[in-house]
Amino acid sequence: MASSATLTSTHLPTLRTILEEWNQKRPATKGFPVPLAELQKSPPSKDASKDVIVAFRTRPPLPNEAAEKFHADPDAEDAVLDDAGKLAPVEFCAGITVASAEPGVFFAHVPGMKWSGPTLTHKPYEADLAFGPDVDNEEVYQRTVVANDMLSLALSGGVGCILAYGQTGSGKTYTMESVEHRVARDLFAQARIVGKRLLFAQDGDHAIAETGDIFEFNVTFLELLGKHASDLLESTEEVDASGNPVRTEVLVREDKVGNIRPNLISSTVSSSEELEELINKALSHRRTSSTLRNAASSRSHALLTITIKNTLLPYADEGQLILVDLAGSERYEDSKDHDKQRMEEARDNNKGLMNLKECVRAKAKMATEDGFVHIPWRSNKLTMLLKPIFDIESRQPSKAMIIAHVSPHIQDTIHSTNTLSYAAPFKTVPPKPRGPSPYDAQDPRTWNHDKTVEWLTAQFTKRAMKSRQAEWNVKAKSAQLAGRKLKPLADLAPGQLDLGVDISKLCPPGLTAKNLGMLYTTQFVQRCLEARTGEALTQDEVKSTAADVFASLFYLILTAKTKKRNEIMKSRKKLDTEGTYGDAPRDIKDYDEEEFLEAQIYYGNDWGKIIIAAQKLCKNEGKNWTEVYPKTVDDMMVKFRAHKAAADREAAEKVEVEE
Ligand SMILES: Nc1ncnc2c1ncn2[C@@H]1O[C@H](COP(=O)(O)OP(=O)(O)OP(=O)(O)O)[C@@H](O)[C@H]1O
Repeated sequence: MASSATLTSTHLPTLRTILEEWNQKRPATKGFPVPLAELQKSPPSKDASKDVIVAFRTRPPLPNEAAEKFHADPDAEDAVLDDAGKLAPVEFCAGITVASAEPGVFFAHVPGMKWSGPTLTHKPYEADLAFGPDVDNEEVYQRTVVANDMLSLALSGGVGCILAYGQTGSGKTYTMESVEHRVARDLFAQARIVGKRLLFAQDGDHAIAETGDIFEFNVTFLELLGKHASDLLESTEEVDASGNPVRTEVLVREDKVGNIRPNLISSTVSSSEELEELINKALSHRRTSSTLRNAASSRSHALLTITIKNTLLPYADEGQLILVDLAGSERYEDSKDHDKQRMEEARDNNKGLMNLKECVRAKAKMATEDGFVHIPWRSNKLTMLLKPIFDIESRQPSKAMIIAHVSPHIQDTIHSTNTLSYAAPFKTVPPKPRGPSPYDAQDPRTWNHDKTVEWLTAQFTKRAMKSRQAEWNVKAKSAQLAGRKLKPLADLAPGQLDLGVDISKLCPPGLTAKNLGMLYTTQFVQRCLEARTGEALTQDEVKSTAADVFASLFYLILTAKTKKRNEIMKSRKKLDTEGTYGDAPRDIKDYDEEEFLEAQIYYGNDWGKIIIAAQKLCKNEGKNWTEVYPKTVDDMMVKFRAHKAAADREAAEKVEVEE
């Protein structure tokens, strides 16, 4: 498995000639069907309803990049010498060609070797959009975020997520920072348009209607380096012995109601300038860490989350925009010379990226087929943080966009094919429309306001009756001790019993059980205290009754969730994920997950190819796949272990020589 870097440094002139010949014969690149100016007049695009959108992007080569990054082989037969007879510096040679912008098609030029000499294979990869080196950041933003209506989605209570994926140095940060700044530029203007529309529809307060300021925006910025999460908005002067800034470790875990809310600094912003300032602050912290920690930014995931609350509909789901600059994807080959800590980070990052791949692919499949796929978002911190787009029980509309970045150089083609084949399978057709969940008396998440009020009233009535009875019992007992007899408790007409809590205040119009279920117990108790009526219940009694009622609601929601999940699992066919390479053989027990992942990274594209080839052979020869599959994996693992052992030996010898 010769690397493309070795092949290209040895045979670059020959490869360049082959590429030029191919270029002359290929059809002209197809541009975007709708020019940018027209698109800006009439967004969103026809595919705005897709759940997962894939875009490819490649950047221009940077000045002197090829000469500085790659080195020619002086012993190669076709090595180029300059006039002075010295080895000429390496010049740029394209590894990627854009065949079509929309639908997107990239050709990756993969160098190979035959007995007759070097070869180039031109592999096509498809996406929804493909951006070549001449497309600038504004156009990328317009054709991705704007054309797919991501801002409106978040402003209407949905979740929009944009992920930048790719090899280190391929341009992820360049794209994501530009998206972040443009979101800051446009979000508030867009919010005002939506706000004014809503206010006029509701005939609301005129003063606010003038400005349309009905949204509250909160911003968090998290960095995930290996397994460690920290807050990029936390300013710190403190540095450790190695000069690394010391930041508080942030816990990423699911709380009892199933939310993932890391304890981050959450800043409220109300203008483009304020959001821009926060973004700049977080990015400067990330850059400082990067300088101090040897390019830590390329090894860490950065997640900017903007949470949007509609103050006109305080109980509606909060919208979210999640912008993710993912860590650079590394192949095993590239990370094997790192120290232990870097190796671990690379392994954790790759695990996160692999898991992200499984989740996005499962989401794309769920959106287009009538089936059920388990989305393993709980398996990793990165995907846990992206729960809002992966939780199948959430009724919030969500959309994920992945922008896969590749280097323009032919020497990086092997990385590029890994990136493109990672992202290309996410491309989907538009999903079927989803309606609201049908009413289910046992599932509070489906109750409307009236049903919620009815249930709350019944709950508080039950408890008020009990407490009235208990009070009477005490009085009756003391009366009995005094030799008297107490009058039996009189029946009360409906509405006569003081529940201790004003239900219409606890649950004002618009609020449903689903909204209440999203509160923490303390928040629910607080609401009940605020809705307390007279002296029927003491403060402590309200507190304990409220906690009791909330526990009942929570229990009902949990039971309904479990039931629903089981129903989905039973009623829908399990979608066939065979043939999609890289799935961990959960039935193969001998390999631990880490080693297995390392092997997949080492094989890259070939992993999938070998499995698919074995599948075909198995079908043709009528063999049993459950036997052939483990054998195929075993063979690959044997080769991988041999390769690793040789690499370790080589590394040990190197250390000995250096010593
Ligand atoms: N489309 C582009 N046009 C011009 N320059 C670009 C483009 N994309 C990236 N660059 C430049 O390429 C270099 C590498 O880009 P960038 O830092 O964004 O890569 P990255 O994938 O985020 O790397 P890392 O994973 O190491 O953080 C930067 O100097 C950046 O300015």
